[in-house]
Amino acid sequence: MTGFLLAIEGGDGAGKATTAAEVAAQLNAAGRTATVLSFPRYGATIGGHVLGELLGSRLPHAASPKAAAVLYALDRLESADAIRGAAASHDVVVFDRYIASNMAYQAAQGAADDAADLMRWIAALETEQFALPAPDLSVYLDTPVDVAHGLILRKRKRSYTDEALDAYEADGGLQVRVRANYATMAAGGLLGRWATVPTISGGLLRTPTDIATEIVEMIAA
Ligand SMILES: Nc1ncnc2c1ncn2[C@@H]1O[C@H](COP(=O)(O)OP(=O)(O)OP(=O)(O)O)[C@@H](O)[C@H]1O
Ligand SMILES: Cc1cn([C@H]2C[C@H](O)[C@@H](COP(=O)(O)O)O2)c(=O)[nH]c1=O
Repeated sequence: MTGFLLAIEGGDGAGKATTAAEVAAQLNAAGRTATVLSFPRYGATIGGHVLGELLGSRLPHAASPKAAAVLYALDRLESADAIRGAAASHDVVVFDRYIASNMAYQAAQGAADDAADLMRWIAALETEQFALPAPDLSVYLDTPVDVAHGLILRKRKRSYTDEALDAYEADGGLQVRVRANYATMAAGGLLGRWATVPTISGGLLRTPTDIATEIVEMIAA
């Protein structure tokens, strides 16, 4: 496995899919091969299918944050060949969400005092027990919750729900706790190297091109 593993992270509607696609496009245009893998892989794995049913509220809430974390990790375990294959055949693999999403979201579901332990438990589950590769760089897209909410409403219909907001997106308190967990991970270097990229400048949303250019510059040549 040789490719650089770049994870684009952030709350719901932060602009991750848009940024991941633009980063890959800029890298490809510059002559470096890049591909995007998005998690959850709703249509590709058993874990992804079950997660779509949960987020679409067609199944009851997962029994506990650890139970939900195992499902998200299972989606990646089932994707291990796809991850390794992409890394073997590209210079850069851009993840639209990766292991840190599990840490940020599931640690935001339980008691605040348990968050740090739960984040470490999930990192160990995915990188040690499931032997998934850690990212070389995780980029936290820092988009305020109110801006992100507006961007979610602009999204096209999703494969797993007919609702404008899925179960996690509809929970404003969860989104605030998720932001705090990302800030903790980025400050503490949990899971490896982090960079925080603000998506707002001078009160306005930066263009996807501008955001992606900043990220591409962080990847060593
Ligand atoms: N920098 C930007 N400027 C203008 N529009 C943007 C920008 N980033 C994202 N958008 C738009 O906002 C919407 C949500 O963006 P996107 O799907 O990339 O977010 P996301 O973080 O991947 O969302 P989710 O967490 O729900 O999967 C899309 O309609 C997209 O076109
Ligand atoms: C990969 C992953 C995702 N989540 C959460 C974050 C989102 O609210 C939903 C679905 O993601 P999408 O980008 O809106 O499709 O799932 C998580 O808790 N753990 C993960 O590993």
